[in-house]
Amino acid sequence: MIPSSASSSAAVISRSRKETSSSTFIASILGEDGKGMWPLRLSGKSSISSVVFHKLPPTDTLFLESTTRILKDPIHSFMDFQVWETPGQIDYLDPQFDVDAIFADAGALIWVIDAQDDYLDSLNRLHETLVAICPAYPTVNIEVFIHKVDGLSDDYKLDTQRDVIQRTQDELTDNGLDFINVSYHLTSIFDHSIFEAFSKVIQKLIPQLGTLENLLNALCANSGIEKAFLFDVLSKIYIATDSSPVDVQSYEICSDFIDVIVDVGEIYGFERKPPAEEGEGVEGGEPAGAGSEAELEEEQEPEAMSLIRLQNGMVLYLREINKYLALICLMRKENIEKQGLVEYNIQVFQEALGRVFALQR
Ligand SMILES: Nc1nc2c(ncn2[C@@H]2O[C@H](COP(=O)(O)OP(=O)(O)OP(=O)(O)O)[C@@H](O)[C@H]2O)c(=O)[nH]1
Repeated sequence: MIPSSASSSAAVISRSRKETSSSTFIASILGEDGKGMWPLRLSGKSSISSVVFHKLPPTDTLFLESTTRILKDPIHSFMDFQVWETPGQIDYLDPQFDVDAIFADAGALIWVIDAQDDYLDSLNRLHETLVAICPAYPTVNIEVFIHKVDGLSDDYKLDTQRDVIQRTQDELTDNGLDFINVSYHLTSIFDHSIFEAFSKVIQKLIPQLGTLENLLNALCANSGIEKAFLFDVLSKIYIATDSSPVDVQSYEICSDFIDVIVDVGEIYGFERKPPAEEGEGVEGGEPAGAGSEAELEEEQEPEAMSLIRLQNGMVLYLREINKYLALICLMRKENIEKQGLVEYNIQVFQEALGRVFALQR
């Protein structure tokens, strides 16, 4: 990369990783509606999955049907993974139940708690699950979504989060399991929080995350970029960012930018190759990941770029990296004056990224 300062001043889930040609991660989404509870308590699992991975408008989640069996949702993206949704009436802690079938290949367990409801039953169920599952599956990341916080005041949100953390840590300590690392996220499908939380969950499952961050740091340092995000275009999950702190506003504006680009692209863009058939190769165990040389070349072909000057003197710059990923950078407007240099550096970044993912295939 060429430094910009060269001239003047200056973007569910059980054993975690399958060693297959393209890695498969399974994200299990479990709700508070646990053992024997009927009717199901609607914590929001299907809504999360539909909004994040299928672009369902949040208001349409009102009409989602109750889940009655384990749903396996294969996601074909920069890396293939599966999201498994586990309904409440399945007692997965029953000794007869094949727990291994759920947790043996899982990378993360997402536990969804409805913060607008009385959550103590849900917490007890979570604690039972952690005590039963974690010692046998130590590689599964435990992620707790304190969900539906849109209806709560800021104080109440934080109090709820504190309470959930305190009770969970006490329970783990009492059972001699305080080495287990549990992450907590305040989420709602009505704002960006659910995408941000999912970004953090998925990032932990990407083996190349450190390399991606280093590449983004180098890009930012050499191109006068204040903040850079590498987004999965269709889910709006960011799979990596540089190591400067993420401020919510920057993330939100970048996420909105993706929406605009995807919507305009869908209406006026050229026709892309359809993604692999839903479920293809997954039920049989082998994921349907991209892998052929031709496919790799096609994925690496740059297709879109867009630049918006913001009122506050910053510039938002988007560059499509391949058919799954887009780089979005925030930079001062004087730094984009050397646009050729920025584009050159992004091209170097793109080539490096292609090599990083090619190594994984
Ligand atoms: N206010 C609010 N409501 C939400 C949110 N997420 C989901 N909901 C609502 O919660 C209700 C239940 O959502 P579902 O996604 O069906 O819940 P579920 O956990 O999948 O339920 P089962 O499939 O029956 O296990 C729906 O009416 C959603 O609109 C949220 O972030 N905020």
